[in-house]
Amino acid sequence: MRLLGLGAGCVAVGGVLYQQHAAWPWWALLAFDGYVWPFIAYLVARHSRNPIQVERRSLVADSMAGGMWIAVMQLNLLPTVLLAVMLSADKVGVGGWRFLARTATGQLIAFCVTWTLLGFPFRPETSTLTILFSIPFMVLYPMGLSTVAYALGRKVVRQNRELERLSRLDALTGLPNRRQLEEAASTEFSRARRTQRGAALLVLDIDHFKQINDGFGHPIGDLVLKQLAAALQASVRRIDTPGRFGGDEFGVVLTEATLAEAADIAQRIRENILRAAVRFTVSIGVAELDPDIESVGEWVRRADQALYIAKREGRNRVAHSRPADAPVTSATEASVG
Ligand SMILES: Nc1nc2c(ncn2[C@@H]2O[C@H](COP(=O)(O)OP(=O)(O)OP(=O)(O)O)[C@@H](O)[C@H]2O)c(=O)[nH]1
Repeated sequence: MRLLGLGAGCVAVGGVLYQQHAAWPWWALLAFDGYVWPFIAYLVARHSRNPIQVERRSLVADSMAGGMWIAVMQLNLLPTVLLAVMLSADKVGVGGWRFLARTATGQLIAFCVTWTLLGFPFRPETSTLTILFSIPFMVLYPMGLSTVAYALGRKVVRQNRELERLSRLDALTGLPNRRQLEEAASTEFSRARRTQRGAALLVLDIDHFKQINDGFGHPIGDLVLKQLAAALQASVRRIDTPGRFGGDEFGVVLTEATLAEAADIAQRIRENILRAAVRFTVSIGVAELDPDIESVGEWVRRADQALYIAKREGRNRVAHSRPADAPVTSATEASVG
């Protein structure tokens, strides 16, 4: 962007220098500013430990050079306004109005010093030739700035989407986290109520997980959590949502599932866990979405109560919740493994 801005800007300044029959040192300085300085600034920033700070300093230098050229052009109206506006627009884009205040101050100082040294020359008339020489700057730089702004905007949108996706995943297992699991349960609750088709919720907890952690160490505990996540993914259907509530507690939202289907899936989970490299077992609470359940919270509570029954009755089993007249009844499966 610097090469485009300064390069095109120097064409505009060159138009004025040409009409002033400027001496060669001015031309050399202009060529340096427009076509050599952008590469130096780029290389210095690239090899610096703090490229952002270096780049900000370079932007101040750009503005100061702009102030100097405005004085050299004897305030020729069109290129003066163009330089002042373009060198302000990109600063606001980079660092806001505060940064503009800093660069504009540098620009003003450079202008005042140069203008004083040159004896306050003032020839604001802009010839047709100067207008022609200013056209590349008027067209190319704003187009370049808008292209960069658009690309940055797209990047921010992409990064926000990625952050949003990551904020819904559990970092260790890659499964949906509590937030997404609860949202899935909520969506399924509404869908099942609307369509009158069934749904079920599984809540799983690893048995004596604390002992696994204490006995084999946290990394093995983490491995067990990942193996459980893999077993869940291998056991459920594509329409179901497995996730991690937190700690060693997981859940699965089962779409359009009867109690029998939910029990089958729970059984499959336990069988898949047996294939894991590290031996462990889980207790599972199953809650079908009965007509008397009035909220998602109540649905989750029912599954939790069933899980509690499974734990109480010896762990390594599945327990089902029952409708309101018999709140929770154990309906345990025979132990596997
Ligand atoms: N390795 C590992 N451990 C965790 C993580 N999150 C929670 N824990 C541990 O998980 C254990 C949870 O234990 P509890 O659920 O209280 O009890 P438990 O030993 O599983 O016993 P029961 O559930 O009654 O069978 C605690 O020791 C936590 O420190 C994790 O991300 N990684």
